[in-house]
Formats: sequence, structure tokens, C-alpha cells
Amino acid sequence: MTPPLLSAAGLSRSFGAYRAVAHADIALNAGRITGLVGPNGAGKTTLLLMLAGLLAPDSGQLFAGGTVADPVALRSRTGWMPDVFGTWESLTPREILIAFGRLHGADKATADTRALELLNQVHLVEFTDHPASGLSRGQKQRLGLARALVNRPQILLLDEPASGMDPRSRIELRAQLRAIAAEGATVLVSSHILGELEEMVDDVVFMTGGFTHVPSTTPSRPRWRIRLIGQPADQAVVVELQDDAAAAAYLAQLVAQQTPIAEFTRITSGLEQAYLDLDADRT
Ligand SMILES: Nc1ncnc2c1ncn2[C@@H]1O[C@H](COP(=O)(O)OP(=O)(O)OP(=O)(O)O)[C@@H](O)[C@H]1O
Repeated sequence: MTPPLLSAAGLSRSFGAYRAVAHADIALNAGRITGLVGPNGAGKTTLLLMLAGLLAPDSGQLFAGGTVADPVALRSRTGWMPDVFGTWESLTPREILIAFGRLHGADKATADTRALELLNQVHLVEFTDHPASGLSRGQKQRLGLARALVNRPQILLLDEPASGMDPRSRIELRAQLRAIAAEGATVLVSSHILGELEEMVDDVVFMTGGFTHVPSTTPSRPRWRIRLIGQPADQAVVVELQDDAAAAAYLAQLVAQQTPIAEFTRITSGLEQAYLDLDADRT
């Protein structure tokens, strides 16, 4: 079996006395998009920074392709997109991307060509030579994605990439990540938008209180709550159905049977339900 492009075993990291990541195991395989899901403060960003080779773990080990990862080599193969793009705002998107290309060893002409290619890809060409401070939050996110892709990374780590993006940009982001994975890279994306993540990812890793948890199966079936007229809310029935079309057919069948329905509600996506189940286990 091909070893994961990047994996971590027993990573931990504290800030002073506070243990942000207690024990994190994760395996990121070529061609796969993995979702990293967890509540605020769970340790997701800290884990992503360690996986990117940007923050040293206190203990645990990182492996790239099955052998112990060298942080410098890891950084050269990794693209990192932080949740907030806040640096170098007086520079233009072209200058920022060229600078990052040069940091990755490209000559000026190659870095310039790559910068323009990426600005095209994330639809920011019209802002190529304007200061980045004038970009909106969503545009800055798109520039952050371009910056993460400068070195054509095999390992792409994204922290809340869709926050601030408009619906079209989100759809494009999904397609771009899928295309990047299809070329053999691995993508790890943290997000709180579970419905959206569910459409994007192949695998999910949950994180709570500094610990990672891999669900035994990735739940994919959403659930609906059905309550009959006069039925107390706590006695409503919950059914799992494949998708909205299956729900519509099920509802039509109930109506044809003259079932006295008071409520028929999609309650959560499968991923949301798994998350709530995990949270319930922990409280
Ligand atoms: N540099 C730091 N110094 C001190 N504490 C930190 C530092 N970075 C993170 N922490 C703390 O570690 C914990 C985990 O933070 P982290 O940013 O990894 O969580 P997260 O899961 O990404 O949260 P969110 O979903 O809110 O972005 C938090 O309690 C945070 O305050």
C-alpha cells in the first residue's frame, strides 16, 4: 500500500501551561480531500501549523511518504493557507505572489509568470497591480489560496478557506480543490461549515479538546424529523434518507396514505449529526 503523503503520530503542543494539541494522529493520502472539524479552540489551527512544518511539536512524529519528515523539505512541498490573510497589505497581489515564488526558489521571470497564472485562476487579475489592502475579505481569501498554490504543493493545508467567500467563489474553491487532489496532491481543509464540507471531502477527522478522532465511517445520509398532528415533539420520528429527492418521494408517499403530518424537517446533514453525536459523547 502506498504510504500517506503526510501523516502524524501522537503530535502534541502546549503554549505555556495550556495544552492546545494533546494527541493528534492523522493520515493524508494522495488524491484525497480530508476535512478537519471541531469546535472553537479544539486545536485545529495548531495542528495545521505543525503539519505545515511551521510550528514544532513538543512530542510526536511527522512522516512524509512513510519516512520521518524533514521540516525544510516538508515546507517546500506544502501549501499553507491561514484563516486570515493579514500580511504585506501595502504590496500588490503580483508582488506578494512573486515574493513567495522567489522564497520557493523560482527566478523572477518564472515567479512572475506563475503569479499571473494564479491570479487568473482565482479571478483576481483586475487587482494584479493594486495594493492588497484594497481587497475585500473574500478577495483576500482567494489571494491566500493563490499564495498557498505558488509552489504547486503536494500537500495543501487550508484553514477555514471559504470564510468570507461569496457562493460562486466557494463553488470554484470546491472544484479547484478537487482538481488539485485529482492531480495526486492531498488536501486538508478545516471548516465549521459542515454542510459545505460534506460535499467537498472524502475523509473526515474530528478534533475536540486537542485530540483527533477518526469516525469509523463517514456518515453521508442526512436525516429528517417527522411529527404527526397531536404528537409531542419528543416523540417525533427521525428517518435517514439519501437526499432531498428521496425525501420528496417519501413525503409524497406519506401524503398519498393520508398520514396526518404536522412537521417534515431536514434536521442536519450526516456530517453535522456525526459532529453532534461526538459532542454529545464528550459532554
Ligand atoms: N500562540 C498561542 N499562544 C497561546 N495560546 C494559543 C496560541 N495558539 C493557540 N492557542 C490556544 O490553543 C487553543 C487551540 O487554538 P487553535 O487556534 O489551534 O484552535 P482552533 O481549533 O483552530 O479554533 P478555531 O476554530 O476557533 O479557529 C486555544 O485555546 C488557543 O487560545
